[in-house]
Amino acid sequence: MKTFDTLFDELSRKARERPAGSQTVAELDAGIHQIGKKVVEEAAEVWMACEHETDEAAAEEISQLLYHLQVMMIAKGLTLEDVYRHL
Ligand SMILES: N=c1c2ncn([C@@H]3O[C@H](COP(=O)(O)OP(=O)(O)OP(=O)(O)O)[C@@H](O)[C@H]3O)c2ncn1[C@@H]1O[C@H](COP(=O)(O)O)[C@@H](O)[C@H]1O
Repeated sequence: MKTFDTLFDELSRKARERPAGSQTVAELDAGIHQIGKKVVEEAAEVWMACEHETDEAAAEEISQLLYHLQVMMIAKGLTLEDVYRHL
């Protein structure tokens, strides 16, 4: 099973190697503003799913929010350590 750290490694590799068809590459190319909109959209979907939908739906939306947060970290050049030291 993928973890936060292994997904971050995978996305960092995609950003370096830029394989065709990668959603991550497309989002990075779209830029910080567009990634930010996705983060906000997914955060709202997490809220709605947690309040009104099943646990499974909530978990799926949370995974999408984590994914977009990681794309934002990579777009900004932030590492896991940069974030973890604030936890
Ligand atoms: N974990 C994710 C992941 N989570 C979300 N997303 C993308 O984020 C988008 C979700 O936004 P939307 O809300 O618009 O999508 P939706 O279909 O409407 O879904 P809902 O929110 O309505 O349920 C989808 O289009 C997905 O492409 C993800 N895209 C990729 N990954 C993983 O990232 C890795 C690299 O992916 P690529 O860069 O595409 O190779 C792979 O392991 C993927 O599994």
